Amino acid sequence: MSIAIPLNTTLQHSPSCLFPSYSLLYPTPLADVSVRRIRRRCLRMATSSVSSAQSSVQNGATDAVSAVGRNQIRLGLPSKGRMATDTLDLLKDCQLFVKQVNPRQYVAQIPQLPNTEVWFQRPKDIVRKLLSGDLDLGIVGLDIVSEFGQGNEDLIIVHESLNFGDCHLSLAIPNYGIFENIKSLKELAQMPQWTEERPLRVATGFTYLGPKFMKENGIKHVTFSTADGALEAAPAMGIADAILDLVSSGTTLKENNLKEIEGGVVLESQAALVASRRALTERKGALDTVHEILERLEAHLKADGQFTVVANMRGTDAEEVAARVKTQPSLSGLQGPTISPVYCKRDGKVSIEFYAIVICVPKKALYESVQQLRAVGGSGVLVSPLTYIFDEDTPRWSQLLSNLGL
Ligand SMILES: Nc1ncnc2c1ncn2[C@@H]1O[C@H](COP(=O)(O)OP(=O)(O)OP(=O)(O)O)[C@@H](O)[C@H]1O
Ligand SMILES: O=P(O)(O)OC[C@H]1O[C@H](OP(=O)(O)OP(=O)(O)O)[C@H](O)[C@@H]1O
Ligand SMILES: [Mg+2]
Repeated sequence: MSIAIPLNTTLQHSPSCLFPSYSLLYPTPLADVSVRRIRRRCLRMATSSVSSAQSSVQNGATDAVSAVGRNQIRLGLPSKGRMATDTLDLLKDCQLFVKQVNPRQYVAQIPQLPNTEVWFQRPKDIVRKLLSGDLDLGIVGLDIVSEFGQGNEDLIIVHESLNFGDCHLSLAIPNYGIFENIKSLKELAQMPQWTEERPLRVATGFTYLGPKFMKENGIKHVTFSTADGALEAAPAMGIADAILDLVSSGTTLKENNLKEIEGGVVLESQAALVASRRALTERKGALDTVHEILERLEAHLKADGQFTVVANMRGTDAEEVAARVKTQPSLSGLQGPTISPVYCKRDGKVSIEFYAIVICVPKKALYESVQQLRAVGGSGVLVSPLTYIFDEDTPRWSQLLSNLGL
């Protein structure tokens, strides 16, 4: 297997972090001469960054010097792209208001978290800076965490499903020509066309996950090229046979006559809250901050999928009403229904004829729940959105503590 990467693209990435990972994956077969030449250049660059301050190119901090001696906790948020606005909206929904003086200023504050600074960065730089110690927490897509984190144990995924930025990383091939009848990764791998001299050419921006996936799937004759965007054009341009890129609606693939194949999904992705293990264990206040952010996120995200439903029911007492409600599968709520007496005044006398039942219902099951309520005598059904559900504690918090050995 060889990995062909244009020199100019490679040099924009971190030479010191990109190539050692390939050599770890493929200790010997980096046969491609051009790759060896690029590697030598990268090594020279890395060396020159030590010897000459003027020509140094570094991928964030190379040591933890900048991480020492600051008291503020740093949260990295996407500076642009499709995740940027959704991230700010989610934080706003959690009552965390990011105060950015103007859109070109890359530092901001969250008044509700006075010990925390927000730094706006490109998603891949958020991951790099978490690893270098220049950021402590970040919100990015899981695809970027996997690609740029490369399994580094210092990265901890605190919340893996923030409910936006959903997409998957997938291998796609043309739906015409020699690929017309190919439907799976297995069939693609078995095509007689791919040889050592003429490998399957894959265009991807995921130059770590791509080769790793192919190796894990036993695909030997494959070569990779990279580009910064519009990868779907590569097969029609004759540059590649297949692409490995993010897919969400599938429109871009369809519009470029490409198709996904069975077994070709590398990973499912959505936005995640990520932290540096080192920061959580060593930086004062970081753990408290992540606890607060996590609690706010969980409370909001849990409530986001639910409605509060209130209905009146006739009954002799609360227990009898509860028993009737409990016969219906969708009416248990989060912890069983809350039932309270409704005090009515009739002929100058206060009496209880109705009971109010309050339950939380998943949004998807709303209509079904209303029908079940009516079936057991519910009337005057009121439905309102739920804003927060604060549980006693969050399972993710316990997981985090045990992950940190605390
Ligand atoms: N089509 C998509 N639908 C949903 N989420 C996506 C899609 N493409 C990417 N994402 C998610 O959004 C993140 C940011 O993608 P986006 O394309 O906005 O930024 P970028 O790739 O950093 O910028 P650029 O494409 O300009 O290089 C991705 O890492 C991924 O997690
Ligand atoms: O399945 P779809 O909904 O069509 O989305 C998939 C496309 O979205 C992303 O591209 P983006 O819009 O970021 O453009 P880019 O190629 O310039 O990065 C991704 O790289 C795909 O090309
Ligand atoms: Mg993009």
